[in-house]
Amino acid sequence: MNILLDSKKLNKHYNLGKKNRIKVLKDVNLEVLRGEFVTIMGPSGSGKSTLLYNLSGMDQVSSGRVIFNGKELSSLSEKSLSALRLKDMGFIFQQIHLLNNLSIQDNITLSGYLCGRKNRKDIVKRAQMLMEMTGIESLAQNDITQASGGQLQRVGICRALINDPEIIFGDEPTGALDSQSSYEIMELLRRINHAGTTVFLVTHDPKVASRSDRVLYMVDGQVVSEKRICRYMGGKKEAISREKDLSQWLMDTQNVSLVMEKKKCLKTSI
Ligand SMILES: Nc1ncnc2c1ncn2[C@@H]1O[C@H](COP(=O)(O)OP(=O)(O)OP(=O)(O)O)[C@@H](O)[C@H]1O
Repeated sequence: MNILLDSKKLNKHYNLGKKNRIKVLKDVNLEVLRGEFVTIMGPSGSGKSTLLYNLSGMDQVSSGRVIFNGKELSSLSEKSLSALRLKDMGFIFQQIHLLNNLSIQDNITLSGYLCGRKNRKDIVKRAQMLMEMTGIESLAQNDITQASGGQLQRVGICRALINDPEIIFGDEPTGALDSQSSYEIMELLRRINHAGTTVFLVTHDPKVASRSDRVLYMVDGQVVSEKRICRYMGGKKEAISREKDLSQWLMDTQNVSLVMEKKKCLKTSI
């Protein structure tokens, strides 16, 4: 399996006034393989969403490189970057941001029309296939106000997949769902991943992370640890950790990060 996405010495800072610069990402190096399912965890404010925005070209890096499918994102014009995001990347968020005045089907097909890769008939056909796969085909002509949170998240997944992207980025896609809906959405994402789409998710939920191939843990703008759950054997994924191992690793990693935080607080208060 080859590398689909990688970052080299990725830094991101925000200037909050003349002498107030906050460093959110610090020299992040990571590689995501084609077909991999990666989740990223860490305390609130550690930089997970910022990392996702910078890896997907939704935000601009302050320094360092992000290479997607052999292209360095910062070398692309705004137009080429938008086209790449539309065609090769899909996005799902906790807040789904659907258009109120369009039906569920039209919300899904809209990005297909904007992309222009397929004709109208094929886009509708693909939307119908995706709605069937996600179990919302009976809602196609409904208004989005007539769907539950879990159903709307499925609409979001169909919309993200309409242009058959290389990768799906998700920022807490199950964050607002009950545990049953969250489980179903993860099952769906796993099926999509098994069919070949790479998935990169931010999550706070260890259950969600336990269903990925590899979990990264961020503290204070850096990836400090990672846990591999599956490995590749003869072109197939094989589980090498159990949920119990992941819980233990998470506890250890959280303890280490708490010690790091305490040391930092001590340093700044001296
Ligand atoms: N546009 C911005 N301007 C200034 N600071 C920002 C901006 N976006 C994020 N930050 C800061 O960057 C830090 C990391 O934010 P980020 O949202 O990436 O964290 P996170 O790990 O995803 O947190 P959470 O789990 O709570 O969503 C925070 O301190 C946040 O306040």
